[in-house]
Amino acid sequence: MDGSRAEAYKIGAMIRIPFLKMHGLGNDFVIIDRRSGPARGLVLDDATIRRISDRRLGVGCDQFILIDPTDDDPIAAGGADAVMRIHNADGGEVGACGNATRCVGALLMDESGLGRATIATISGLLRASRDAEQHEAGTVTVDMGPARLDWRQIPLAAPADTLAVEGVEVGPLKLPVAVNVGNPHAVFFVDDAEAIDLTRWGPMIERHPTFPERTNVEVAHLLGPDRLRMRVWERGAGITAACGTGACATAVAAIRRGLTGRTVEIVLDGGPLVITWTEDDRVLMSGPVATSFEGTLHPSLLA
Ligand SMILES: N[C@@H](CCC[C@H](N)C(=O)O)C(=O)O
Repeated sequence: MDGSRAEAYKIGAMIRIPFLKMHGLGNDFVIIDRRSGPARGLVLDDATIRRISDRRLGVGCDQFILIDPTDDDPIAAGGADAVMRIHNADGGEVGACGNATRCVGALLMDESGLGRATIATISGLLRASRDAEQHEAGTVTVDMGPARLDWRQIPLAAPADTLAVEGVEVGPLKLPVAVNVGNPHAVFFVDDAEAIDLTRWGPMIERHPTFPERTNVEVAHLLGPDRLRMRVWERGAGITAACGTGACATAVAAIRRGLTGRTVEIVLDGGPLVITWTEDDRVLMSGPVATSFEGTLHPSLLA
């Protein structure tokens, strides 16, 4: 047993570590709050996170979320209410998760009683907000920051036009729009997103050599004016019911291609998100948050 695993087990065997299970449109998370209480100081390696995230062995989730204190954390510089660290179900740490940002934003706003919260992530500070009407409806808006559109920012392996990336041709999918909203996305516009076999093509695009950090994969078609249907294959998690950053990337891609106006409804398997890409380059995402249950981790998951 390596050091961090032994430490996690020691803590977990003595004290049950509490977690919260939340979701945004069915994209679900195990959330552990390390700011205080039994989880403070808990160290978890990628293998442990993978085990907890496994739906057969552990609690099960698409993403594993840690809420950390801001004290002395360089990523919280500039002023944040908490730090959020995001891991995919495969254990790897990633830069963004739109649905989890709404969930953590709601938790922080519940705590403070205010209508806004600032969350530090490795990709930057994100601002969550809700007015009284949204509070009542259980929805939150997050400013996901600017859309990164240069090939180096995606990143791509070589210079390319991110509006139609040449050389990515897998089955029926080609010429994706590449967008980074804190994490990389390849958005394919197709005639019928329902007809695309994402289980087959998704993993091949996720690991295509064009994307050195791998990529999330979206397929989308227009449903009507400013309304798109989108399905997703998530890097490190596979098909999920919704992907907030995927919806942001798809909206930005559609706007860049001239398919829609600047506010777009994206209909995912789990339901709709509303995305606005402002003239001053902020990507705003609004949608629901929900808590499923609270629990404690069984010590065997930390062993
Ligand atoms: N479900 C998320 C995105 C999670 C991270 C993604 N799979 C990645 O690897 O970048 C969302 O709601 O944005």
